[in-house]
Amino acid sequence: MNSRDLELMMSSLGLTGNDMQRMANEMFGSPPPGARAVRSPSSDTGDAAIRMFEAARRQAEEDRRLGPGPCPPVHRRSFIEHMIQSRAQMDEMAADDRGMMLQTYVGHERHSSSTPLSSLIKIPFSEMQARRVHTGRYLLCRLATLPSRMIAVQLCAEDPADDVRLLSVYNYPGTRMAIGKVLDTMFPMGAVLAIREPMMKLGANDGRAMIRVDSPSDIVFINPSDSILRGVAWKHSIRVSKPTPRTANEWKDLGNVHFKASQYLAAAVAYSNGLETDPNAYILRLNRAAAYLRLEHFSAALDDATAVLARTPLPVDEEIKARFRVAQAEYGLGKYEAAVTELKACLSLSPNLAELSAWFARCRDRIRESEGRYDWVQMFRDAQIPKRRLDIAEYLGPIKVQPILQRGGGRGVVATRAIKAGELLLVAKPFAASFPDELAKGNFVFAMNFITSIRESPCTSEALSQVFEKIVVDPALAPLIFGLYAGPNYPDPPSEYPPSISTGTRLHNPRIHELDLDTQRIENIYTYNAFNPSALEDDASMARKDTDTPPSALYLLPSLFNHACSGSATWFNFRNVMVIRTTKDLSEGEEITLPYAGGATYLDRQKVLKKHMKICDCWLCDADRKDGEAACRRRKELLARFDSPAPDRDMSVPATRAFLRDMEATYSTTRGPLRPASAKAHHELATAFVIKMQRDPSFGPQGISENIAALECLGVVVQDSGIAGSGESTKDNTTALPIATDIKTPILHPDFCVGVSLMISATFLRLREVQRAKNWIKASFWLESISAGGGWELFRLRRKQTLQDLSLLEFAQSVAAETPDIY
Ligand SMILES: C[S@@+](CC[C@H](N)C(=O)[O-])C[C@H]1O[C@@H](n2cnc3c(N)ncnc32)[C@H](O)[C@@H]1O
Repeated sequence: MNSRDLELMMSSLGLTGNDMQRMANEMFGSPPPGARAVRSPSSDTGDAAIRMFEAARRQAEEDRRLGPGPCPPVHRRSFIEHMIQSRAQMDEMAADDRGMMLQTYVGHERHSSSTPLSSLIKIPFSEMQARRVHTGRYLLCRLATLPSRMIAVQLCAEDPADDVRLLSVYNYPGTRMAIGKVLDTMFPMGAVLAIREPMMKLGANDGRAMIRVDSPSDIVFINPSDSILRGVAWKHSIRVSKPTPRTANEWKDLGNVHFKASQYLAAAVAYSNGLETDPNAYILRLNRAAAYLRLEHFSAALDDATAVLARTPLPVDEEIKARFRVAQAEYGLGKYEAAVTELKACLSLSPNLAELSAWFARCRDRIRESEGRYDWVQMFRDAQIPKRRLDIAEYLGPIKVQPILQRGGGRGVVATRAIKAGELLLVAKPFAASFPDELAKGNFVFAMNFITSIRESPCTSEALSQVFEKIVVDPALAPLIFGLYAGPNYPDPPSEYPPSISTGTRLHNPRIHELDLDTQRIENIYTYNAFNPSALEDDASMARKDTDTPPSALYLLPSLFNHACSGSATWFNFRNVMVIRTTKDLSEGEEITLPYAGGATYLDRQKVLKKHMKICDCWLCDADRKDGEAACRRRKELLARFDSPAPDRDMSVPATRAFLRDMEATYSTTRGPLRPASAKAHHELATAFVIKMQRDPSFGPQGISENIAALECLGVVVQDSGIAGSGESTKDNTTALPIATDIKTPILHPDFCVGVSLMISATFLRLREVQRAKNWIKASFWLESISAGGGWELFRLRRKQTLQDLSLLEFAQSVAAETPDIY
């Protein structure tokens, strides 16, 4: 049979070209949303990455073996010239809009100080040793040139004895990929800093001594009036090439320049500096609230706007601005009723304020959503728009966090009442997230993760830097992050989650660190909890998924779910928004699990899961292990057949029957009916029969039987496997579903089952068994409801291509109109 024949035959069911391939991938090959998206991206575990890990580990070993030692001297003038040149190069690259591919490390040994500056003793460069953390000491230094950066900010630090060294500052909020102007505000030339318990390293390539700062809270900016400077004299006077603002007004102007350029953190720093000059300059606080709103640091924005409102008298224009900012901050914090109250206050002050009605409407939508009522279709559409983050309210369903002792971190999520398969459990927004289309053009920072030995997606390091920024700006959020599991090298977090977080008005200056930031712990937390958001897709885009640069995000409550390969819940994303639904019926108190990894056998899944557990003890992995490693490898080889497009495969009945036989042979006789890979093989055979049906309709029933067998291999309980007759003889007469809807064990790959049901329906329709065709359409609706939810409109949007290919669109629409309660 040539491929043209094959295409002709497939058209008997309205299938074209590579539809079979796409449908097979959609329905059988690809794992469900939750499985396809793994908790931690595995962008590169290849040879090059492994060599880099080995080299870095060797270097660390060598440093440990050598121990502390003397530092080579630095020639002041040539070093300063070098730093000036670095900055010029950086500005040149920015002007040319040249991108950079950079590499950084995550999860290796980091140092951060937890000793207050007042308890530390000063140390000059001359006493510092290479490869050493100077515990109990602090370095007082002044910035002698303009800053530059690669990943870290590069500063030329001089101490009062006139010695200079490179200061390499990692993770400093607002500096990631920052332009020169921003760096100048964050680290102005001439600023005096104290570095708590500094670590001196030697550069791996040039052997140059440098102070490496990993934790932003190790840096303390020193005010000129600070007593720490008493008796300190600098040998050189610095000729500052860009004068620093002096008055609150000048700082405000600089802040406004950054604000207009969308450099909101630099703007907030400028306003903060101005407020230090004049704490009564409330306009700066009002402006800073606006900057924090843009950065989505809502409690900081709320504090600032509330503090402005507390001033009396306040000109009415400023009062409106402040109230509106309070309303927006309350909205951002999910306090929609409070936002409405503030909006009403704005309305009474300014009845004509145009923006207000849109904000009232937004609040109404969010209040509806927080009761679990979402416009899924709109969310699906919005999620297709590049760079669009969805603005929705979070929803907490019938779940709670509870101690689960056998799992790392000691907690898990359980049902607070009996729950039916498909019910909505949680809708969550990320604490931090990065998507490939949001990355600065041409700039990619890959993170080599020492915990997992994986080169992670650039989105990982981007989202991680957002976590640092958020905690620095609003330390009250820190317990939400430090309450997450940090891996086996850290003590278990408290059993309650979320912890209560303190509120209260604070002065949020992003350069004053109220909290000692344990960088290493945060990196561990990110590694053990982050997700790769996995978009709910339509059937056309499923086939052309780009997995090179997966997005990365940290969600809070979703991080509390433990893993099972066939989880009792599934998760997927509308871009930034994560939705979690059950895949089976749950009883009160039952633990709810999510799949952290997809893969055809335990061997594949284990690769992703190894950072989380030695072996996965779920029933699917247990069953795979009993089949044996050799059988699993063989299964994988057989599944690889689906990698070639359908017309290139032998789709004859004998060939697909042999394929099924071979696949079945990879399952031990004791395995039981759940055999996901056999589902694929049954479907291949079903497709072969459907192709033959073009010439001889008597092959149709065999196609249907094989597709039913495919569903059964995935845990669908088929109650009516009849091929002919009225199709009314199902147990459940109200919906006439041919499948059981009481689900004791999760259905594997429900997304895939939807497509199979549609194909069964199309085959029945071709056999003129209209009632049965209807019933199987309903089955596909129900299966979709436990996979994605969202009703007919979302079904139609997602499955449009398949429905068209199978000539089912109008038929399905009429069935949906008849049975609106199917979801
Ligand atoms: C994202 S956390 C899940 C919540 C965690 N149990 C807690 O208390 O915060 C992931 C960690 O939970 C543990 N875990 C989750 N599922 C597990 C499983 N099936 N078997 C063993 N450990 C599991 C592992 O230590 C894993 O790294």
